Amino acid sequence: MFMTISPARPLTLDPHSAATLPAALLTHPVFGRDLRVGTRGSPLALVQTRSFMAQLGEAYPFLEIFGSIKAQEISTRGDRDQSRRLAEIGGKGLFSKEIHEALRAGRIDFAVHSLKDLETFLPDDLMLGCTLRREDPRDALVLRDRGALRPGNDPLSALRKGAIIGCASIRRQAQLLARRPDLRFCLIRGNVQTRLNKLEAGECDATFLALAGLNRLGLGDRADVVFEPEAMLPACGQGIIGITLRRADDGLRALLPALEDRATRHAAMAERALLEGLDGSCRTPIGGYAAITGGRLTLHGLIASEDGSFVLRRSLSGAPEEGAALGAELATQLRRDTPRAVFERLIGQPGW
Ligand SMILES: NCc1[nH]cc(CCC(=O)O)c1CC(=O)O
Repeated sequence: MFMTISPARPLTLDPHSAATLPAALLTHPVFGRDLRVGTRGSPLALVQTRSFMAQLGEAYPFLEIFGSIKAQEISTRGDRDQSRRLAEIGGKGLFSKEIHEALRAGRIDFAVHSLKDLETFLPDDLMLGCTLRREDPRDALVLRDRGALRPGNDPLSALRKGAIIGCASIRRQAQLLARRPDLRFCLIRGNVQTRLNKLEAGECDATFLALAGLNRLGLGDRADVVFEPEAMLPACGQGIIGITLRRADDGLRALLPALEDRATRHAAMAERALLEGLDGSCRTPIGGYAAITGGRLTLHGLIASEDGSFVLRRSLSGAPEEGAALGAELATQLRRDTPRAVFERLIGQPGW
């Protein structure tokens, strides 16, 4: 099919002399194309995009030798509106709408997303082309006063009574309140560094961040307490980078399987099917996390009320390839086991 050239080989080719190039390369559908990779402009988004570009360039050196791969920053509504919770701004595709418009218009060829920010239903002419290997999916607590850390089994023991948690996620808030109803919350949004700055400035006592984001930014040592999924179920897709592209672009689509991490793909399919099945808006605290151990995929799901007074957890296991079916089934179980009155309040729509 497609040529992958070992790193040493391109050096023996003269890029100006087509005659010395293998025919398979010359007829490759993306030979000589200048590829644009769309991304949000936050430092984390740019690190993620560079990682994708590096993996693409490594798998297909000819792309950079006979063409180019460049990043294209695109600002989204989610980036511009920093004063409200995502749950309040509402709407799907808050971090991807403008990027997907650029993709459809051909201004970019790939788009790089944090999968947890990517809506479950993509426009028909676009698709999720691949998922890169997952970073650590866990949530982490960053404390203003590291001295408050006490050894012990309760990860929340570092938080004094009535501590103020800077947090924009109703999923994290609900799970925390379920265990510590005394905690108070203030809204801090913005990129990871902005949040850390606000913490240092004293706007709150602690903040929750995805460990994946901290690690990718080289800030992993700022994580004071890391929560196992049993203690804090991550968001569906947390820690996963997903690449979208035009469905009709066969040449580019064919490049992506080489970058795909299969275990990550299976987990992503399970978690996204769960989210889709729950049909939650970002106003509903929902968690979902799948992991493969011993050849079996186990999917954990959670639905809660914002104040933590209701938290329901369920898990299912099956073959990794059946992730999507497991996700749909787990969604059905969570729906079924959520009291109707609670559900109508959560989702704001009857018919569950
Ligand atoms: N909603 C913001 C967002 N989207 C992805 C990440 C982190 C990276 C990831 O989960 O892959 C973050 C920041 C955070 O939640 O701390």
